[in-house]
Amino acid sequence: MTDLRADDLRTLARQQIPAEVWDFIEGGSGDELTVAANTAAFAAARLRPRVMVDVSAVDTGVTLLDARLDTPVGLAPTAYHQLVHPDGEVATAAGAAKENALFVVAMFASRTLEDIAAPAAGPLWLQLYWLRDRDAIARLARRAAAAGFAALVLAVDAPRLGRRLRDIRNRFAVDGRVRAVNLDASLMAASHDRQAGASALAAHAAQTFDASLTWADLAWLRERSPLPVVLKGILTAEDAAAAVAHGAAAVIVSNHGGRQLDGAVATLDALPEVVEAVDGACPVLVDGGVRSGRDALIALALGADAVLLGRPTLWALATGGSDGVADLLRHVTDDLAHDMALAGRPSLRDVDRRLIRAVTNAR
Ligand SMILES: Cc1cc2nc3c(=O)[nH]c(=O)nc-3n(C[C@H](O)[C@H](O)[C@H](O)COP(=O)(O)O)c2cc1C
Ligand SMILES: CC(C)CC(=O)C(=O)O
Repeated sequence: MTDLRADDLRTLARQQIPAEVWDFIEGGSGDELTVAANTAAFAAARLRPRVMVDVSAVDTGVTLLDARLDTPVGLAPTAYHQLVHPDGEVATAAGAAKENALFVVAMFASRTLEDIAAPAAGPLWLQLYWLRDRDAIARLARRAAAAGFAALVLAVDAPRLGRRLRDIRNRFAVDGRVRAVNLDASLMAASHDRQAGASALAAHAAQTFDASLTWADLAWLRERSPLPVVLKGILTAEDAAAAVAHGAAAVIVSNHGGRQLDGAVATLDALPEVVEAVDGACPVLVDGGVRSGRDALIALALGADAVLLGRPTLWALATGGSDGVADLLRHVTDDLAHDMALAGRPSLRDVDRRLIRAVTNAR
């Protein structure tokens, strides 16, 4: 299992995941232009390796919001892990803990926050959507702190759900045996109701997501939890500067894996302007199309402090449970360390923009 690349996991996972669940995971919005752009941006970057540097020891360790991690590669929030493995997020958390890696748990996790936190040695962050039911958010924010989560991650790119044509064509609804157990069943009912709309997920989001979220609302969340608030879904310098001004503890450069605004900029292309605007005021993470240690190295060179894996997490969980998740993280981290050595960069401090030849913005 250890030698499997993310693409191999994808092939294996596809063979065992039911077709409509596969489409839910794999799909993006609209023409899936942004899904393709995310991976194309990594493939287009070229590296400037240095030689005659002592790389006999390579260190991938990083500190993020006061937590020491063995790897800058973590797991992005993805909903409903029990769709692909009976143990769901408990297995994912165990896999991440084995590698001392960050796991961002989704608001729509299919296991309780308390069960997920139990085996985890690595830091957990909890992702939230801005729901009209503000009490539900406040309750989760409190529970997350009590369960030992280290940060809240507000997804700010989802005033409504992107138009995911695969889910619409499949009339996709989440299997009733898999539930977002951290929220009241009544709040989540539409997600399971094939009559709710062509995509039950879109119908559910239309009912429950609050599209009125603005910067002014962040204070409300920060007052309700002692945990730092991270913003996920930042793609421009303007929003990065606003995030810092409104006290974001970190930002995640993300286009939601190409599942929200189709045609949105590839995350790797957005990263430099966000890093420049943040100017060291808080950590910058990035997700979208990261599939290898080389991809991680490129993002880190362009100023990211860490990268997150979305779809590969689900491929690994589906095919190998907690060991599969640990193997994925170890493989990508080993791959990163290997490329750091060959690039003459023994620690993440040495990984900077000079490592990248040129990144074109027009693609
Ligand atoms: C199946 C699936 C479910 C997702 N669920 C959530 C979610 O509940 N909350 C969220 O903020 N992002 C969600 N995302 C987006 C991921 O956090 C992440 O931004 C994206 O998957 C990264 O791109 P990648 O899949 O190319 O690695 C989801 C993505 C996928 C593929
Ligand atoms: C259940 C969904 C709203 C989660 C998801 O598919 C996403 O955020 O992309």
